[in-house]
Amino acid sequence: MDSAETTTYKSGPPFPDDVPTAPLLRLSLAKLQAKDPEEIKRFTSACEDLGFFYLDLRGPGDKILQQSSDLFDVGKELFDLPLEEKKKYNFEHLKSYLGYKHMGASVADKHGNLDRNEFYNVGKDDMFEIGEKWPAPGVLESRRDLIKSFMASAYSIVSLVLELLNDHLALPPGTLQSMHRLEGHGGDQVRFIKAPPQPQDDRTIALGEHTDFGSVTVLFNRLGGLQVLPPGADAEWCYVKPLPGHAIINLGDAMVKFTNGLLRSNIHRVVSPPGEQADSTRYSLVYFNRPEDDVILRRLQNSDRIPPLTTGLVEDEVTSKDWIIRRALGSRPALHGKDAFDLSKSRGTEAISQRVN
Ligand SMILES: O=C(O)CCC(=O)C(=O)O
Ligand SMILES: [Fe+2]
Repeated sequence: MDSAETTTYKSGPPFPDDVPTAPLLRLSLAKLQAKDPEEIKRFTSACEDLGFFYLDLRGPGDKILQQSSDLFDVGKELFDLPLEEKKKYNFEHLKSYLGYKHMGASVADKHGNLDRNEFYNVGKDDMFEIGEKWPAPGVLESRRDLIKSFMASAYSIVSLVLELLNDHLALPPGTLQSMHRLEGHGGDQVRFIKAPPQPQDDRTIALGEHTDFGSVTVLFNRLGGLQVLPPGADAEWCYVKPLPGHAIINLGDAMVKFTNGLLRSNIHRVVSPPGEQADSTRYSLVYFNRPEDDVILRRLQNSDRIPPLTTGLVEDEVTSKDWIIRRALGSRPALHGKDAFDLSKSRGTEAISQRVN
């Protein structure tokens, strides 16, 4: 068992023990790297059943733990900038989801409520100087090396996940990896998130329910608030308790498309942190890995393990790039007016995720 200090954060209010929590498996990076057969079995069931797991990074992942902690500090400094300054880095009018999104810029639920968090998205291609260089505030410009090395560390976790899934699916060696090259042009990004405490009498959704758009997400949380919806018709939202020394890993839409639903991209959302944590500002840090821009999101050939398509079904020819832009910007009223309130227009694989039929 883990010692007490690894089950809760030392500073700040505790995560309450009387709220429903999600049964995420706790996997070990060291064991997965060593290709421990039992751990790989647990990994594959986590990817097929819940699509979410904890990854214990202590030991081989000490570097990314330190980098993520340094980036939490950068995130605080970044969001402390005046709103007018941050708004200079909103590039949605250029059809880019990179840069700043202010609070309330997207539709969070079917009732038309708006989100309650700020984002700042930093592109991998920008940091690795293989894509457009976007203007950025000094706090980010001066930390490019840190952001880049965090991206490289997160990518190395992603590439282990891709390798293990490639093996599990018995795809020709390197199939998934070749669609997600660090040096390829793609939509991988870091996201800084800030959600301030919500008013006591009006605590609700900060980030609307969604599946992630890409392949593998590496998430660092300190406060509760993230919730997942387990599969099944009667499923109820459960909190994901943040664990020090661990990242939360989840799969996105691309993995569902590639495997015709064998792998699971779980629906999740962020609400006001539970219990005493509700009065604290919630920061989180994410690395999103996505297929390269030109990859078509459809069932992969060359695997006997991937279920066949329903007879007669012809899949759309959507590229990864178009899929992500539609999903990331589709719910922004400033861009799409009343269409942004029709969440079916920005939806991904949510219907499959529920596994109701
Ligand atoms: O802040 C979190 O814990 C989750 C954020 C998230 O789901 C996202 O940005 O896609
Ligand atoms: Fe997400």
